[in-house]
Amino acid sequence: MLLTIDCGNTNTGFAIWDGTSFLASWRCATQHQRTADEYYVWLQTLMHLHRIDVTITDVIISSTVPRVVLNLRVLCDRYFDTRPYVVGKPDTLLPVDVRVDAGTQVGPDRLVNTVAGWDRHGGDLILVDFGTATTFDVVDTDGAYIGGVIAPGVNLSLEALHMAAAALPHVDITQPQRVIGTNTVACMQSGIFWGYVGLIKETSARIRAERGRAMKTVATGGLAPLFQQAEDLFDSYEEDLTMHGLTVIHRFNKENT
Ligand SMILES: Nc1ncnc2c1ncn2[C@@H]1O[C@H](COP(=O)(O)OP(=O)(O)OP(=O)(O)O)[C@@H](O)[C@H]1O
Ligand SMILES: CC(C)(CO)[C@@H](O)C(=O)NCCC(=O)O
Ligand SMILES: [K+]
Repeated sequence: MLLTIDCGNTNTGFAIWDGTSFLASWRCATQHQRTADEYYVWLQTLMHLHRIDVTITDVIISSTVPRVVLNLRVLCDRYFDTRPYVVGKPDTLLPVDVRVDAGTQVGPDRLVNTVAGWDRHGGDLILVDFGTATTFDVVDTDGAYIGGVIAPGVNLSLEALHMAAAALPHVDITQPQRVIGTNTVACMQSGIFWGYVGLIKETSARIRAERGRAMKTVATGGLAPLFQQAEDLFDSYEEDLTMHGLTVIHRFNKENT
């Protein structure tokens, strides 16, 4: 049984893949201090609660936070008696090319999304991931990752307003009924919500123009549906895009190494 681990800067997702479907998935806050023993107790408890009685034999990790990988490796070694595949490490192969400036370290989550998008849709894609950052990953006709866009994440932008301006409170993101806010919270929600709708539209349109071709847009990340309900911004929304990519990379490495 495969355990897929997706460490973002804010949250870490764990999922169990039986070769056909995900049996379960869980999330915790990303903390590099968390030990292998803590991960294991937490995972065991959740597996028991969900009556998932399986043996983990394989693990694949994508981590945008290098420091957390150490304890996840210890988890794999001590409790699952396996060496994990770590996306971005030289001994983990990718089924797609990466064509960026020499010396650039592409975020592993973006590479994983690229593989997932290529597997599900073929090439010429724009993948939009609403995480700590809002990223656009551009996928070439042959599935290669050829670059993209990194913008501040939605929650990060809201947090930054609150942190930097004494009179601005902490607010949650929702779709405002009106653009013109008549109180502070409504003004902030409008700025973030319609600002991001604009960011998504403009960035996607400019990527398409620069590429000079039709491209499918696939969105992932918890906040994508909120924007999609306001306007038709994406061709599809795939909550499990990154986890799916991890299963594809795992299979590719099993078959080719
Ligand atoms: N209406 C909402 N208002 C605020 N946050 C929301 C709302 N709906 C979903 N979210 C949040 O969106 C986030 C989506 O999770 P996702 O895995 O896409 O990104 P993340 O975990 O925050 O970032 P990263 O992967 O970089 O760690 C979650 O933190 C979830 O709580
Ligand atoms: C942009 C983030 C933070 C998004 O999770 C991550 O992919 C990352 O740390 N990337 C490294 C830089 C790059 O992708 O070009
Ligand atoms: K993510």
